[in-house]
Amino acid sequence: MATIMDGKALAAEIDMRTANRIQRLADQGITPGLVVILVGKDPASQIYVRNKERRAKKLGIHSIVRNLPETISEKELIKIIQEYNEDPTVHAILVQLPLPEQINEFHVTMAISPTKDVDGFNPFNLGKLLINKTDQTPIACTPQGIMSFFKKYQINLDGKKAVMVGRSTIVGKPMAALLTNANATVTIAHSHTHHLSELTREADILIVAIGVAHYIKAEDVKPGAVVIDVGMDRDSNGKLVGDVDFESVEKKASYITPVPKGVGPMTITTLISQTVTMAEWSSEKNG
Ligand SMILES: Nc1nc2c(c(=O)[nH]1)N[C@@H](CN(C=O)c1ccc(C(=O)N[C@@H](CCC(=O)O)C(=O)O)cc1)CN2
Repeated sequence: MATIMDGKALAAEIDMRTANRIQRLADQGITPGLVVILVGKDPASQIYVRNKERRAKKLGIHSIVRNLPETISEKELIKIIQEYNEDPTVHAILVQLPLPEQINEFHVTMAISPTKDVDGFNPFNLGKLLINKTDQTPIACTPQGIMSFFKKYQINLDGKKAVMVGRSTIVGKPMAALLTNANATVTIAHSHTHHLSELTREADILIVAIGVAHYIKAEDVKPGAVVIDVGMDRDSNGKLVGDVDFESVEKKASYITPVPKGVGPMTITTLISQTVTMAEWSSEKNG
């Protein structure tokens, strides 16, 4: 049976370290500031934003949630972002995704100052990640949270075959870059990949973010593989499940993340920790 990588426990451990760092900043008169912008009323996004705010406030971060109407124009949204870019009390800005149709996600991520882009989605920060120049570079929170699992469970990536199923900007692409930078041999697979199972069966490290409930079954997994499930799906009973068929795969893998309480909590913990890191960078810069 695989070791279950407990995201809730690891998140609590990291939050404790983050609380100490926040205290050290408070001693210098600095309170990390995070702005989360939510456009519209997508129910899942509302839950994620509420959880982000709760965790930020609990740890002593100055957290602002801006709820904007579904109908807001791209121009108006970008103007609001620019105001926060100029606000010295704000160290980190996040625009919750997905956005309504009239708003171009690329324009929005471009509008967030790279020094406040806590999601690491601005092309400048993504580019730095790609060329492995990550000094003072925010990195996408879900992939960075997954790297924390590897560190905690002492999973060596060097020379390992890693397969990333999914090519989104939020998870797949930055995750593939992080794995490459850690010297893994990385394949990105996606919905157009032929014979996906032939690839996944070769993977020492299998990360799945494809958005289909229980897509990966035991027969798609190499014995002893490390399996990371980024899925957030609903089964036919409306229960929250992942992209991996946990019940069968846990009998074959060496390590596995559950859904819920796996990758999800680590995304929020990484967001909070990265907000603090950005406040630390800003204080170093301002002497
Ligand atoms: N701007 C961003 N938008 C989105 C991101 C992101 O990283 N930046 N990621 C996802 C959603 N997301 C964070 O925003 C997120 C998803 C899930 C969880 C989580 O803790 N899930 C729980 C279960 C929650 C439930 O019961 O529904 C778990 O897995 O235990 C946190 C954050 C898309 N948008």
